[in-house]
This record gives sequence, structure tokens and C-alpha cells, in this order.
Amino acid sequence: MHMLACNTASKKNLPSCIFLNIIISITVLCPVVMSQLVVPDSDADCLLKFKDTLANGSVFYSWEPETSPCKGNYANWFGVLCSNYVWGLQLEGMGLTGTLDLEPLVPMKNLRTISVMNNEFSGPMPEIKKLSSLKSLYLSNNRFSGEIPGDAFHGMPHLKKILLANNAFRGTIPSSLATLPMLLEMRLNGNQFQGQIPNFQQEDLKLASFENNDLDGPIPASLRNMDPGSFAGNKDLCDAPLSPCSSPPSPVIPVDPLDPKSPPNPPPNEKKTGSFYTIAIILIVVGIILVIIALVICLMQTRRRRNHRLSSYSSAGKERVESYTYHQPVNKNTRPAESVVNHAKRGAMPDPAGRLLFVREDIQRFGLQDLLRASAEVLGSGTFGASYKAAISSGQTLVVKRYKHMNNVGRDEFHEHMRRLGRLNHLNLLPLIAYYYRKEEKLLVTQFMPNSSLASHLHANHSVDTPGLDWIARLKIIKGVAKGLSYLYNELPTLTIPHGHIKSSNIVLDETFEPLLTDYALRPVMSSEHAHSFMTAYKSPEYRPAKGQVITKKTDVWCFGVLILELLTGRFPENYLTQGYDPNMSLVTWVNNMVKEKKTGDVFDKEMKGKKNCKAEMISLLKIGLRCCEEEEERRMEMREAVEMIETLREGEFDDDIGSMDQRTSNLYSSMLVDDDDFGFSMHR
Ligand SMILES: Nc1ncnc2c1ncn2[C@@H]1O[C@H](COP(=O)(O)OP(=O)(O)OP(=O)(O)O)[C@@H](O)[C@H]1O
Repeated sequence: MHMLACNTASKKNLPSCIFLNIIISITVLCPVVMSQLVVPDSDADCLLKFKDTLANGSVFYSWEPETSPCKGNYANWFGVLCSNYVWGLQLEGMGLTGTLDLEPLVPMKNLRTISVMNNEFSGPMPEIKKLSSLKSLYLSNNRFSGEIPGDAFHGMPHLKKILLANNAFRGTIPSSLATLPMLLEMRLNGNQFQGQIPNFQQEDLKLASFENNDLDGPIPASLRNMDPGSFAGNKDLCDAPLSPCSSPPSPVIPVDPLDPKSPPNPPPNEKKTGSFYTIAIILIVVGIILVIIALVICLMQTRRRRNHRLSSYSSAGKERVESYTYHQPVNKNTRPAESVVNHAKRGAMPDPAGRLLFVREDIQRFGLQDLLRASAEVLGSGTFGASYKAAISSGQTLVVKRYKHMNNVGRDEFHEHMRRLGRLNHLNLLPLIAYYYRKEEKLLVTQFMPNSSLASHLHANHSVDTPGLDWIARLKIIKGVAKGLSYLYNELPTLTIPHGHIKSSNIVLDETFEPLLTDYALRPVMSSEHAHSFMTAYKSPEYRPAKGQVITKKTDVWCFGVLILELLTGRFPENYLTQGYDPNMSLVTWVNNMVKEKKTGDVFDKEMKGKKNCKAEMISLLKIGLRCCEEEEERRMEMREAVEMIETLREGEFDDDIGSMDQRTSNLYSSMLVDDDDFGFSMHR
């Protein structure tokens, strides 16, 4: 119509006519074109849609449309993992219920990890294969149920870790798992998977757990080097690493990941007639256990009623002190010489009306009042705040640490993180017992460890009564620390830095000199500025401005390496004190220089007794320490590798021949820094 208008226009008006036509065309066509263009959803849009699908998504109150999920590398929304963009979701232990629908997250092409462990999700396994960039998926400890389609993991080239443990999945193990090209770790334990294990083809598969399912048939050859415990508690699994199958095994059927309808493995075997007696025995045992449980519950209720009466008499109904099962009344006439409060600035006195929140069941309860009244001794004043030893009237000796800079997250998220820490359970982690929350300060309560810290043993003056740690004790300590770290790395895989504050004063020793890690996994709740200034992780080479000030899982490895060197040399690492990494002050530089100058023997702590016949193991540990302290992260060891190598160190007496050690371990120790020759002992003593 407009062109027609132009056709009739004079030649003089032609340019303005063309211009007019362009404008008109844009006006007419734009809405049509725009309506067909699909603008991709932003991370925030996707997450908000995802929140809407959750039955109790309202708990994510920080997820607000007018804010953004990330502030640079830090999360602005709770549970979001950021690196300028959202790369992960860590929604663990939040009491989330209902079904899990991951469809809204499909447009998030940078999403690498999703963890919803320790929730109450139910219903079928969420559809995940459209999330093709995913590297790890953690669904353990929920109530997911039903069969997983054979092709559930098809087309996921990057998936490395998949944790489905302790749900109620049944049917056969999905065949597409067996063909994931990058799979490193898979946990299927604690479900009701049936039938045969498919033929896993991944050569790099490091950890696979199948225990406590209903699996049967021969274990595929590709899994025969796995720990036998990984297959325990199944109906009828056989062949290596378990005992051989009695009858010739039916062949493991090859997998067809593209066929969702026909799972590759045959249905489970029919129940054997001979199992009648087994069932009868199980029923009797279950009956006995039920009777015992009922008796214990009765006993506990009686004691609770009695103690409740006692506690209400003692509190005189004035102060709100939590009533505790085993609370013993405090003698109010005895005024303790010093108390936790007296030691602290009075203005910062905890609100006695507040409550101590316990995160463990297996601990005798006490109240904040008990702590406030207890005679207390200052253990030290660290970078986070002061620690007090408090002996309460029930006989328990506790450590209360005051933290003033723990405001990285809001109240709910803080509580959730504390509960997560409370669930950790390992011989080499000092368990968090309880905590107290106030916006301005937090108290964390742990048990007192009688043998003080590794730092005090390495650096305090020694006497005849308290000689320096000998080699065997140091080896035991570093092995325990390694185990504790390995556990933290397994249990908190989504934390950027699972420990974050590894140093010798954060390793305390029990009566048998078993080490226990303290101050772990606090980075998520620690105020960023304070963390940057004071946590050891932030003093590593990669946190130099020139290196981009990044923190990664390998940063913990660096700190662990420094700890190993500190333990072997007895020298205090200046980096614990100075802010940022200063190579000139660094213990790492000193050790490296000594090794280069072929003075390796002079590196080891002169106060360390029991070195005789242990040189080979000491040198091996020194090498591990140096490889954990490689400046370049790419060359630095993985935590898992360091832990595995430390486990191979022997505690007994050995052959003193360094050459034989080098042969034995040459495949393990391929340090780029030093030749084995450089480790020739030059101790002249
Ligand atoms: N549960 C515990 N049992 C025995 N000693 C402890 C316990 N917790 C802490 N300590 C010791 O108390 C002292 C003070 O500890 P605190 O954690 O306050 O400071 P730090 O470890 O020196 O520094 P930071 O605050 O940076 O962690 C340290 O020597 C520490 O080893």
C-alpha cells in the first residue's frame, strides 16, 4: 500500500519516500519478528522458575526477582554457587519436600553441579539428561523412589559424579550409567536396585558403591578390583572381589543405553526355597531389637520426666534456659572465680535468654547458663575470636569459641550450615556440639581435647616431661589429618574449599594423640572480608592479586602441604601470620632451597626423636609436602592423591636404604621439583 503511494509520488520525493517505507516496514514487521525471537532466560529467571516448582520454595527468601544470584564470585542467593555466573546449586539439608523438577534449569548452560542431598524429596528420579553440561549430581539421602529409565543418563558427556545413595530407587541399575564416558564416582548404596550390575566400561571409575541393594549375579570384570565392601549387603552377588559364583554365571548382558524401555539386565532371580530359615531368623532378631528399643524408649522417658522436674526447680522459672535431659542443677551459691563472660568484653555478653542449639543427639545436654557460670580458662585468642575452656558442673569440659565475623549468610542459612556440620562424623574431625546465634556474635561449642594442639607440640618449649613429638607420633598425626580431610572432601563436595583454615593450631590431639581437625568448613558463613584477611586459605599463592585472587579446592592442598613441612621441620610458617603469600618469608621456599642445595637432611626437626630407620618414609612425606606446595595449581597434587600417598607410608621400622624406597615408590613420586638424588641425607649428627 505504501509502495503504491511511492509509485505515484514524484521522482523528487523518492528518497524521503524510501525512508518512509523503511520506517513503515520496521513498524509493521518488528512485532512479528520480535514475537518469534526467543530471548534466553537468565540464570535468575531459571532459578526463580525452579523455586516456584518446589513445594516449600519459600525458604529461599533471598531469591528475589530484583536481585541477582551472584555478586562476582560470591553468592548473593542462598545455596547458589557462583563464579560470576551460577555454576552450581547446593540445596542440602533444608527439609525440602515434594517432587524435584529440574526442567526450569535446562537453559542454564553453565550449571555444573546440583546437590539436594539430605532433604525429603520424594517421587521419581528427576529428568536430568537435558542438563547436558552437568558434572556432578548429588541426590543421596532423600526419599526418591521408583525405577530409573535405562537411558536416564544418556547424552551426558561431562557427568563425573553421581550420588543416589539411601533413597528408595528400585528396578535395574540404569544402563546409561555404565556408558558415561567421564564417570569417576558413583554411589548407589542403600536403595532397592535389583538384577545384575551392568558392565561398567569406564576405566577411570574410582569409586562405585552398590552395598545394601537387592542385586544378584556376577560382578562384571571391570569392577573386580573394587573394595569387596562396596558390594556388601546384596542378595546374591558373586565373583571377584566376592566369592566365586557357584553355578556358571549367566553372561552379563551388554548395555544398550539408547533403549529406555528395555533395561539391559534380566529381572532378579526368583526367591530360593531354602531362604525360609533365613527369613525366620531375621524375624526373630528384628523382634528382639524392637523389644530392646521399646525398653530403651521407656527408660529415657522416665529419666526425662525426672530431670525435667529437677531442672524446673533449679531455674526458678525466671530465666529461659533450655531444659535438658541430663541437666544437673547448678549450685548458685558458688560464684566461679572466672567465667566465660568475665573473660570477654562485658558489652559482648551473650544474651542469657538466648538458647544454645544442639546439633548432635549423642551429647549430654547443658545450657548457656551452665557455660556462663562455668569456671573458664582462656585458651587463646585467634584470628576469629577468643577460645575458652569451660568446665561445667556436669563434669564435661568444653571449649567455647566466640566468633565476631560470621555474617556471610542470614539466620536461616546459618542454622542450616550448623546442622550440616553437626551431621559430620569422623574420628579425625572435632565434632561441633552446639552453637549460639546472635547477629553480632556466635559461639561454637566443642569438646576440650586434653593434649592441646599440634602447634603447641611443635613450637612450645619442650622439657623432659613434655618432649617434642617423635616421628611415629608425627606420622600418626599427619595420617589422621589426611583421613579427616579426605572425609571432609567426600562429605562437602560442593564447598569451594571444604576446610579453608588448615593450620597446626587447628589440629587438636586427644589422649592417644589422635588428631582432630577444628575450624573446618566455616568459609560459607564467615564474613568475606574477614576470611580474606585471616583464613590461611587466603594466604596461598593463587590469592596474590597478580594471580587473580582465586580460591579453589587446591588451596586447601597448599595449606596441607605447608602443614606437612611444618610438622617435618618444626619451623613455624610465617604465612600463618602475614597476609597474602610472601615467597621470601615462606617455609616452602626455605625447604625447596635446602633441597636444591642438597642439604635435605638438615631440613628435619632436630627435636624429632625416633628418626632412625625411618628416613625413607620421612623423605617420602617431605616429597608429598613439596608436591602439595607447588606454586602452580595445575602442578599441585589433588587432595585425594596426597591422602592416598600418605596412607602408603608405613609406621613400623624399615630398611634404611633410600635407594630401595625410591624403587618401591618411583611410580608414585614423580616430583617435578627435585630428583631423588637431591634427597641424599646429609645429616651430620
Ligand atoms: N577443642 C579444643 N581442645 C583443646 N584446645 C583447643 C580446642 N580448640 C582450640 N584449642 C586451642 O586453643 C587455642 C586458641 O584457639 P583458637 O581457635 O581460638 O585460635 P587459633 O586456632 O590460634 O586461631 P584461629 O582463630 O585463626 O583459628 C589454640 O591453641 C587451639 O589449638
